Amino acid sequence: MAETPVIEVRSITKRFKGLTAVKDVSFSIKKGGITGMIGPNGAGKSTTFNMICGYYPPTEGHIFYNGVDITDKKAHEYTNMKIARTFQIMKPLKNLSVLDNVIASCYFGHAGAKSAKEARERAIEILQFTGLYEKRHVLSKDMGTPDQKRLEMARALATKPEVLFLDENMAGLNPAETEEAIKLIRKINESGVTILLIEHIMQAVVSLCEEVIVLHHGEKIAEGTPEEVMNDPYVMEVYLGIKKEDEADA
Ligand SMILES: Nc1ncnc2c1ncn2[C@@H]1O[C@H](COP(=O)(O)OP(=O)(O)OP(=O)(O)O)[C@@H](O)[C@H]1O
Repeated sequence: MAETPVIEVRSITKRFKGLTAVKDVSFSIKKGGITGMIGPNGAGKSTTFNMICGYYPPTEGHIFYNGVDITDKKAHEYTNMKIARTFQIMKPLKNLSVLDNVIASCYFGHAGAKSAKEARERAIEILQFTGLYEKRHVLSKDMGTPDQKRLEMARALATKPEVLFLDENMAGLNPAETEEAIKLIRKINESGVTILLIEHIMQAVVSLCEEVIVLHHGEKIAEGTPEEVMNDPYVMEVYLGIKKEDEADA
């Protein structure tokens, strides 16, 4: 019998008044893998993500976590369920040091620290893991984008998640910084964390993901390995702007 997926999304739809942002989308996420979600601007990626993360309920449909219906769970209940997320617009505690930011997160979730000593020790471990240890005394507001993105991941990891949702974690990074981010995401996954990421940077999606879901105008138009979806004629047309006949003409 097939293993129960960590996350299963069944026919979710989200309507904002007259606008259908996501329409009848279904997919599942395998335990231990890295799944990517791609699509042009306005395709419905963030809306789908926000529904899976409990930020708003689907208008229709259901979301299951390890086989249990979590459709009605709220975002604040997620860390207790071993699910963490990062935000496209980063949300560090700006006037706190990197270390204190991570210490604060160590108190949340199913494994919330029971003492200041435990929180500090765990935070230091995570800073070493994420490569931020040398910058532990820097105020988070004084760091550049790559380190702020790294801090987002460190804060999420402080809650000891089983599943991590990454929302455009590589936006604004140069190619070298992107490579570093890819390495860190792979390392997090190898430590046993299942990952779902929204990403515009194809290099990252191809390099990291075993499965890719493609959205367009709120609908799922393809899913499969990066190679399969990149070679899907509809994906090439709507997402990459390449038509098969253009290729033939070239
Ligand atoms: N809270 C909201 N109220 C009304 N409309 C919304 C809301 N959130 C998203 N939308 C609309 O839903 C559609 C899908 O938006 P969404 O942000 O999910 O797309 P996206 O694929 O994440 O785009 P991007 O890559 O630009 O972040 C868009 O037309 C957007 O304007």
